Amino acid sequence: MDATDTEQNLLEIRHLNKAFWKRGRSVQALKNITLNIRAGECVGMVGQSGSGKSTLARLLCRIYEPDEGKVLFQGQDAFAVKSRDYYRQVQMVFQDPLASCPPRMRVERFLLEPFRNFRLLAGRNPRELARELLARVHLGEELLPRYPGQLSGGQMQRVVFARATGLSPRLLICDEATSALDTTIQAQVVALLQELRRQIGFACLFITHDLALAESLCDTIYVMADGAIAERLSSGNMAAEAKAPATLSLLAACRSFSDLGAFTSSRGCT
Ligand SMILES: Nc1ncnc2c1ncn2[C@@H]1O[C@H](COP(=O)(O)OP(=O)(O)OP(=O)(O)O)[C@@H](O)[C@H]1O
Repeated sequence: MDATDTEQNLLEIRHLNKAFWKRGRSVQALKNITLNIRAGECVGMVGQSGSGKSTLARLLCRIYEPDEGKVLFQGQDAFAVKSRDYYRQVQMVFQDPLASCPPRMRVERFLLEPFRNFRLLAGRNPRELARELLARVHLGEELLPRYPGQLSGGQMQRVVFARATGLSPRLLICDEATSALDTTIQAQVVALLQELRRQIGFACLFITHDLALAESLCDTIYVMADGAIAERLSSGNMAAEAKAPATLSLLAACRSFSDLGAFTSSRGCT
């Protein structure tokens, strides 16, 4: 990553709207969402259940198309870029690692699949590459012949991170990627994500309902409420900036005093 990259917007989201039909009526899942993600930046998207976070993630993964608005990736319409080129640079990690991998696919094949799809295995020793990918997420080669169901949730999510970052994407979208893990394992996976970001330099959109987690990880945090951005906060300065009711109610739900330190105590969160 060069210095000019960090100045640029990698992703520009402009006035995105998306509605669904639900039980005979239209639900506006995204309302006029506008934000930027710079190269290498970690942006948090926080909000209560139903606020529209996953709809945004799915839209950025091109699972949905917007009703209105634009997404520019490296200055180009993200929905017009060939999907192959897009997924070479934008990768995703979802909440359930087991859902990411077919149950009868061994870890080795799962890890190497992107390299096969993009024909990047020529002249390489696949076993050696799979070992390297696992080592990057601090797992041993004994997992290579196993099926997903033979790994713990934390191990499997590490494997998913190894695969998603194997081709050095420019943007990683994490939708509640650590939410299904218990607290200790979650902390380890978050530390791993930070390590991978340092090594590879990708930008990250980290979607979570956990404000404390977002603060520990992200440079900038957007709080979503009812499909819209309620406010934008700078990590490290949230105490001074937080005003929106949606942010305050997320704080009220925070797990413990120590999670947000001075911030929570200044807000009287118990
Ligand atoms: N495929 C769909 N069909 C109909 N309605 C949908 C669909 N996907 C999302 N919605 C609705 O859009 C709104 C936003 O949902 P979304 O899943 O994006 O929220 P969220 O913040 O990710 O919630 P959670 O944290 O519970 O996943 C909700 O009212 C939801 O019911």
